[in-house]
Amino acid sequence: MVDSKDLWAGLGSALAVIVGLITMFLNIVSIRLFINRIGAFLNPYMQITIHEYEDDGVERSEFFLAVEAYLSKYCANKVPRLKAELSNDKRRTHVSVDDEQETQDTFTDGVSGGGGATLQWYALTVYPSSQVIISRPGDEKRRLYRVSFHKKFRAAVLDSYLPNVFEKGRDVIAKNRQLRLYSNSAGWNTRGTDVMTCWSHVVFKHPATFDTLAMDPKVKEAIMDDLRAFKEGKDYYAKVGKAWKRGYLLFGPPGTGKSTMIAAMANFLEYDVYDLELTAVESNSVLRSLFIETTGKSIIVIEDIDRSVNITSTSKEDYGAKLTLSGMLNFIDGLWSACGGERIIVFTTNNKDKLDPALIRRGRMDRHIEMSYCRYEAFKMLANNYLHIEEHQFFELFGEIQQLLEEVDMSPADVAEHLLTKRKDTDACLKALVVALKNAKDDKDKAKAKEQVVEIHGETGGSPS
Ligand SMILES: Nc1ncnc2c1ncn2[C@@H]1O[C@H](COP(=O)(O)OP(=O)(O)OP(=O)(O)O)[C@@H](O)[C@H]1O
Ligand SMILES: [Mg+2]
Repeated sequence: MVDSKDLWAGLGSALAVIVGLITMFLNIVSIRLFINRIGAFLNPYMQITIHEYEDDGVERSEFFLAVEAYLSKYCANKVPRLKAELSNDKRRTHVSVDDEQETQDTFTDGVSGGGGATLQWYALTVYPSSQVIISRPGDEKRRLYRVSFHKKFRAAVLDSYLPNVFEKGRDVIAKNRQLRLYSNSAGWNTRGTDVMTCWSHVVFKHPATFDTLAMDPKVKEAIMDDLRAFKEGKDYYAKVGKAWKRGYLLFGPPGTGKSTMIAAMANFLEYDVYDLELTAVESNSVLRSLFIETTGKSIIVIEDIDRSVNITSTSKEDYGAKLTLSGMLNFIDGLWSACGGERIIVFTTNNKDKLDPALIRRGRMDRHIEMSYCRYEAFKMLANNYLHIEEHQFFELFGEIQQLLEEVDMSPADVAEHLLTKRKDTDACLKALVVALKNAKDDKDKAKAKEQVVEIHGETGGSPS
């Protein structure tokens, strides 16, 4: 039997050993910390690491992607090894700085005392230790960027350089990405019930540009200037305290290029398009949710606003219950400020006069653009686009067409149709157009004569057709 004295003595010495080990461990740790501190104190450089994934390990870090884009654009020419990958949609190649590569960058903004600061960027890949269980594809390695710089630039790097890298990187991403066309037509959720509040998207690939848009060149130039000023106007809008948005009302008869103009705007600005189908929006609150889901650098389009929804000032103002004029007006101005900005909203209509003036007053719809019937200037552009011909090559036919276009209202869509029908035979195309214009002119003359007869004989009403 063990003596209780011996037992206590044994326990005591065991405790002493444990305490001794703990003390030794703590000493080692504190020595390490101490050495690290000395090392850090003596090392004039510091590092910042940007990891590929957010803390949740699922979402890729926006900052990482911006750094990647920034380095690819501004520093890739300095590294000997690049990496090429296919984009998510497998349609484009995407080049970035390869793993274990090092590159330099310099900057002057915020650096005191003149001269610039030089920074060293490293692209690294870390592999988890073999004990870690890999549960998700992509977990087997993680990429990171590390930037190293002199400690004296700490404030300038944090306050000026890195925000600038983020901003520029995002611009590069925006430039490289494919434009999207979103629409809110009814979708279905997993329970099979109708979902009206979501956007679905496809790649936006419309060939229209301002070069191919046939309209008065001066008006076109003014619109392009306006869009340019808007895109570059971030500081201006912030300075004057206005939400960074702009409204355009495109009005004109069918086939005059309103939808084509929206596509040209999107391609010009490199903005996504949100095609808002108002007939699928049942209430103000749904409209609000849809709007909040839109992203910056986008054009929100409501086509045929007069026909989409019967919204007039007299609509019942039942907020959230149904779509009302006040809901629409909130949508256009009140909500903008809550959503970050850089959005353009475009309404199109064939009947401007039918719209409630409150909806389209300046400030809401900043610019009213009339898309009109095809006149000579627009025709010359269409002839050049479709047939690659100039005025001097078909002088006589052009002259005849010019005169007829002054007298007859024909939409650019109809003119384009005639230029397309006999594409291989330019002469035949132009002659077919002359015939069509003459027929339209005859019809117009006949209608006018009929009107005069009605006036002279004092008849009222039209035919009962
Ligand atoms: N101004 C134009 N310049 C170049 N092409 C045009 C122009 N207007 C119309 N078109 C041609 O006609 C077709 C129809 O034009 P678009 O759909 O833009 O007309 P719209 O004004 O939107 O008509 P709607 O009022 O019926 O919606 C286009 O595909 C385009 O090829
Ligand atoms: Mg249209």
